[in-house]
Parts: sequence; structure tokens; C-alpha cells
Amino acid sequence: MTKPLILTDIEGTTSSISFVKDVLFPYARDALPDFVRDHHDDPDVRRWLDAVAIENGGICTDEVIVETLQGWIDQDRKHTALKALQGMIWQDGYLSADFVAPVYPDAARMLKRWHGDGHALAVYSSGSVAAQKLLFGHTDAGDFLPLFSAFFDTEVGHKRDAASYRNIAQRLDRAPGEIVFLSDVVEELDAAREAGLRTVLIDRREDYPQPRTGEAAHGHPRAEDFSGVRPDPA
Ligand SMILES: CSCCC(=O)C(=O)COP(=O)(O)O
Ligand SMILES: [Mg+2]
Repeated sequence: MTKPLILTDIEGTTSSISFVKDVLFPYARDALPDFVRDHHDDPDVRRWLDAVAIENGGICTDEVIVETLQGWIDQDRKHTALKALQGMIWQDGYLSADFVAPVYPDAARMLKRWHGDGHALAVYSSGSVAAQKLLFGHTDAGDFLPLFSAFFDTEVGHKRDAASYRNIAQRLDRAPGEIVFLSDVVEELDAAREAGLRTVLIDRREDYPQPRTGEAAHGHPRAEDFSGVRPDPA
């Protein structure tokens, strides 16, 4: 029988919210003005800057685009254009070793174990696929890229929409019930469950000081770290 595929979120699930909010976001925020100045004619950058301008009502100067993007970072908007540009900026940070990505030790251990046991592993994050690959290629526990067979970002749809999870199941050529989605965000798990995926709420004390039990867990199985996740049906 095919083993369930494990689909994991990143922020608040494999890695701390604080790494994303206190390290990655400020790095991108500070680097944005120079990055836009230096790359605004590069077609791979321009398409995303134009997407920001369109959302802003039309033609904008680079300064306005930068301010808009910095505002979106402050609001933690999961806009695909912002996420694509952040990924490009973080590349410099990883390659010049300004930071490495912390992965929770339980997540590192269980991802390796599940992979060794024959579970396929995939990622679904609001961060761009490029950013996901940078993160898992530069962790404090080594290179995790070989463990994953697929990566999904908001180009498949937003994480709170059930259609995104149907889309992912189709792309993975799996029945939705053969996929276990791990996330710290109950609204994402609700959407995944609506699409027929199995779900586990990752409820880490480091990220969520107040446990989300009972009604707060919306009926999703809950684990305080990856060692409490049971991917195989009982
Ligand atoms: C790929 S690392 C950066 C993560 C990020 O930008 C983000 O918004 C986190 O979203 P997630 O869906 O992983 O909670
Ligand atoms: Mg998350």
C-alpha cells in the first residue's frame, strides 16, 4: 500500500515564526530599495514589480513600489509578487551566509525518519518555491532538499482555499485522503480538510504560548511537535 504523503508548512511548523518575522522579513525590508534599483529592468523582477503597480492602481515609481512592498511586509501580506521578490533577496542572505535557516530538531529528525520509512515529503508555504528551496538547502541541520519530492507556493492558490489543496493532490497524483497536511494555522487546516486531506495542527509552545486545544483546534488532530504526528492511518 502507498504510504501517505506528508505535506508540510514552514513558518510555525518546521521552523520558528520568529526566524521568519525577525530575521527574514527585516532582511528583505532593508534590502528592497537597493534590490529594486539594481534589478528593475531584469524581466524576472519587472513582472513582479508590475504586478505590485497594477494592484496599486497602475503606473508607479520604483519608490512607491518599494514603499508598497515594505508596507505589505509589515502587514505580513502573503501576496505572490512580494513572496517572489523576497525569495530573490533572501538568496543573497543565504549565499553570503548572513543567516542559516533554523529547523526545529524534532522536525529535522522526523522528516528524515519519515523519508527513510518511505513517505514522500512535500512543502506548501506562502514563501515562494525558490525561497523554500533556499531555506531547506541552508538549514542549521544541513541540506534537507533531497528529502522533498515537491514544493508548492501560492501560485497553486492561497493556503486558506480548499481548491489549492485539490490542485496540489492532482499535481501529486494522489487521492486527497493519502495526504497528511501539517500546519500551525487552523484556517489552512480547515481548507485542507474540506478538500479531503488528513490534517495535523502543529501547536508549538515556542510559537504559540497559549495551547490551542478543544474548540481552538477546530477538531484537527493536534501535536506539540513532529514526534506526536502519526502519518500512518491507525
Ligand atoms: C519559505 S520561507 C519564508 C516563509 C514566508 O515568507 C511566509 O510567509 C511563511 O509562510 P508559511 O506559509 O510557511 O507559514
Ligand atoms: Mg505556518
